[in-house]
Amino acid sequence: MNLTENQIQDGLTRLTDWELDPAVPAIRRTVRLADFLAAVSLVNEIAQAAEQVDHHPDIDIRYNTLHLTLSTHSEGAVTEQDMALAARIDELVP
Ligand SMILES: C[C@H](O)[C@H](O)[C@H]1CNC2=NC(N)=NC(=O)C2=N1
Repeated sequence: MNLTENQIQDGLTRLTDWELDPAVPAIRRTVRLADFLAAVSLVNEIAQAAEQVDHHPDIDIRYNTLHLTLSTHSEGAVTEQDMALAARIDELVP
């Protein structure tokens, strides 16, 4: 289900460090790890979680920093699937 901006903002209060980019729309979080290998390791864990639910974040790796963006591409919207995967990613961040 496509979420309204109010529904997204409400959901963000239950997540860690995610913010809404209303222009896309998408939610995004930046995660800094110890080094590049730690960043890649987290990407691998996120990839496993994404495959389990067949829903996939956009991931940008810059040395030890991940920029994670979640939207439902088929809808051009933020959905419950994005909020659920964000919550799962929050559990994986060390
Ligand atoms: C066929 C498959 O279910 C779709 O292509 C899925 C895969 N993962 C996806 N991930 C995201 N973020 N948005 C999608 O629309 C999407 N579609």
